[in-house]
Amino acid sequence: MPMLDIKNMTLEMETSAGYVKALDKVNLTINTGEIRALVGESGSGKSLIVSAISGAIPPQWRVTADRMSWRGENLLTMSSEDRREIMRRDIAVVFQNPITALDPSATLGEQLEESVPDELVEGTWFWERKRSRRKTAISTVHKVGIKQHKHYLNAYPHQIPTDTGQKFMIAMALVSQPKLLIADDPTRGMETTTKTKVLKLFTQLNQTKSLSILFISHDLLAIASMSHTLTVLYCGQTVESGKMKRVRKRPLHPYTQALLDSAPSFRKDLPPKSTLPTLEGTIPSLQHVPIGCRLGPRCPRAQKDCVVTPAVRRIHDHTYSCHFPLHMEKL
Ligand SMILES: Nc1ncnc2c1ncn2[C@@H]1O[C@H](COP(=O)(O)OP(=O)(O)OP(=O)(O)O)[C@@H](O)[C@H]1O
Repeated sequence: MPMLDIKNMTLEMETSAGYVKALDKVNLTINTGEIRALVGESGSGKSLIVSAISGAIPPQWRVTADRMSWRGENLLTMSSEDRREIMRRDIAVVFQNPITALDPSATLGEQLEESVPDELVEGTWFWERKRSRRKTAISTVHKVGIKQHKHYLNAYPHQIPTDTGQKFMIAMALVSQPKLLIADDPTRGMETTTKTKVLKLFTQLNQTKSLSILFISHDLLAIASMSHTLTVLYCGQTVESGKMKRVRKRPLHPYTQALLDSAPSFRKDLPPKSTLPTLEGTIPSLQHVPIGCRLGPRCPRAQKDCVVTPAVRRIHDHTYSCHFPLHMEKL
C-alpha cells in the first residue's frame, strides 16, 4: 500500500469566470523510500497539489477525490486536528524561498530547538529538556551538512548565506523526523554548485534514512538522476507517470516529450511563464482552460478526439492520458 495515495483529486477555486478546476483528476502515489519527481511548467499546479495535501487551502476552495489517504487514513474525512497532527509529525514541507518564512528576530538555534516535537524531547526537568532540544538541533544541522553548528545556530536568518539557509530549512523540516518530505522547488534560483549540493543531500537522506521524498520542480534535468519515479503535470492534469528511467527513455505523452526536449535549456533556470522551446504557445490561465485534453491547443498531435478528456491508460506501472500517444510501436 502506498504511503500517500491520491486518486482523481480535483481542486476547484473561484475565479472571475466562476469555479474552475485548477486541479483536474490528479493521480499521485508515494511509496516508502521512494523519491518521486513532480514536474511541469510554471503554473501547472504543482504548488496547489502541495497545498491540497497539507490541507492549507482557503475555505472557499473545494477539494474532492476518489481516494486521498495517508498510510490508509482518509485525509478528506479526518478531523482538522488529526490532519494537523499528520503534518506536524509525518509530512514535512520545504517551500520555495523558505528562508523568508523564518522569524528574523530569533536565532536559528532558537527556532530549530522550538520545532523539536515535545515527544522527541528527553528528560523531565527543564534543563534536561533544554539540553535534549539543543542536542537534537545540533545533530539535525550536522545531518544536512552544516558543520559549524555553533556559529550558525547562534546566527540570525539575515546573517547566513543562501545555501546554508536552504540547508537550514531542510533541517527545520527534518527535525520532526518525518516519513515524507515534500520539497517544493527548493533549488529554484540557486546557482549550479549550491543546487548540486542540495540535491545530493536529498539523495543521501533518502538512502540513509529511507526518507520518502516528493520533489517538485520545473527543472527536469536536475532531478532526473536522483528520482525513482516521475509524474508530469500539465495545467492541473496529470498527463504521465511512471518509473523515471522508462519515462525518460520512452515518453508516451507529447507534453513529456516536449519537457524532455526542452530540458537542456532548463539548466539556465527557465524563468516563470516563459515558453518551452519545443512547444508553441504558453500554459493557459485558469479562466481559459481548454475543454478535454488541456494540452490540445498546443499539441502537435492534437486531433478532433482531443476535445474529450482522455482516460488514464496503463502499461504495467506506466500511466498516460493521451488519445494519440508516442512511441507505441516500440512497446
Ligand atoms: N491563491 C491563488 N489564487 C488564485 N489562483 C491561484 C492561487 N494559487 C495558484 N493559483 C493559480 O493556479 C495555477 C497553478 O498554480 P501553482 O502555483 O500551483 O503552479 P506551479 O506549477 O506550482 O507554478 P510554479 O512552478 O511557478 O511554482 C496557476 O494558474 C495560478 O495562477
